[in-house]
Amino acid sequence: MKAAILGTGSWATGLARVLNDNGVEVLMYGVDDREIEDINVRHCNYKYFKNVKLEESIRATKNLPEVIEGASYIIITVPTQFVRSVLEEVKPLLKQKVTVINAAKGFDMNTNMRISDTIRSVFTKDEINPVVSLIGPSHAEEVVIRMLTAVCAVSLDEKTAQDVQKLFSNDYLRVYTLTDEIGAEYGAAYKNVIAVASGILKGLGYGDNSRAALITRGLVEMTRYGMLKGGKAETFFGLTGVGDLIVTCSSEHSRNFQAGKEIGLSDNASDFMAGNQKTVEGIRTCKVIHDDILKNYPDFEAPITNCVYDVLYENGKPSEKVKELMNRALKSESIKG
Ligand SMILES: NC(=O)C1=CN([C@@H]2O[C@H](COP(=O)(O)OP(=O)(O)OC[C@H]3O[C@@H](n4cnc5c(N)ncnc54)[C@H](OP(=O)(O)O)[C@@H]3O)[C@@H](O)[C@H]2O)C=CC1
Ligand SMILES: O=C(CO)COP(=O)(O)O
Repeated sequence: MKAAILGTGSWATGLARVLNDNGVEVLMYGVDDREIEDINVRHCNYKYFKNVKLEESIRATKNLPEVIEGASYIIITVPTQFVRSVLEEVKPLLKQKVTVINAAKGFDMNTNMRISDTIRSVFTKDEINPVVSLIGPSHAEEVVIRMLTAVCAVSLDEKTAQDVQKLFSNDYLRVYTLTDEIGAEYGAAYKNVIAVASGILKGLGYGDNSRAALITRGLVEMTRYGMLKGGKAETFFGLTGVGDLIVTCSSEHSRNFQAGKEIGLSDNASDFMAGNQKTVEGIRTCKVIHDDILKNYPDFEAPITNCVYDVLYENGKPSEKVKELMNRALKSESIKG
């Protein structure tokens, strides 16, 4: 059985190793010569993992037709801004029905769709099986060294979710199934915005109490928003919701957290925004959610997202925004707001 992995970055490499460990033939598709050469010749991916030796059977190439040829599964591990364009390149290459598995977290660059919707908009029902998202608290840095991790295979179709659950599960990766695609995908996207806020608090010098408050109130905010979009409340209390929120808000591995920390340290986002080269999905996700609320749900309160937006896009000073958040009108903790 063969899996095509789109991307040669950190999550692509983490999932390639999982599948390789599970006896699946993996071939990665990349655009970066250095990453491809590292994987094929030096059997590492030095840019992302300084001390991880990969198996020789994990291979990468720039040749997309070779990657897609004979693959039963196509795994999306490129940042969300590139998902649609890569899938459009894949489409004419398909010779057999495949299962497309999304592992990216955020929204389509041009349409702001959830990524499962993007996949369904690119392919016909005859070309692909029901879409699956593989999401949950899973830093690639830990998965690639086989640290115990649990995620969800999310699909509107339970059977396909179970198939993907079996494909990825092993003694260090435990996969649960879930059918609430909307709740899972909004949770996985929203948590990146809260993770930027968590990094900002860290950069400003705040501690554990502040982070616990942020995670808790961030969970309320993302649950209320996700339910507005059609997600189920219980999903936000699972791996794709609070699970991913905790890991991303608390870990130095998180690029969203790291971005926020840098912004908090300088009490300003402009230098970071001008120079950032890393994959920080929370930056665009924040704008998508902020603009959606402004346009479609003007009475909806999203104080954390609004503050992160002001810092990233309106030159707001993080230290001032924190004061603003703390000095809002006092209220009940109720999730209903
Ligand atoms: N890293 C993690 O722990 C996890 C990440 N995710 C999600 O996975 C997605 C990918 O993130 P991540 O792996 O971290 O990102 P990285 O920045 O580590 O890697 C992205 C990779 O995609 C490559 N790429 C960019 N454009 C294209 C293209 N058009 N075709 C093929 N490859 C391309 C990049 O190449 P180049 O180097 O040349 O830019 C790079 O190799 C994100 O949505 C993220 O939220 C989800 C769970 C865990
Ligand atoms: O989604 C992730 C872990 O679950 C990775 O988070 P970052 O993109 O912030 O590194």
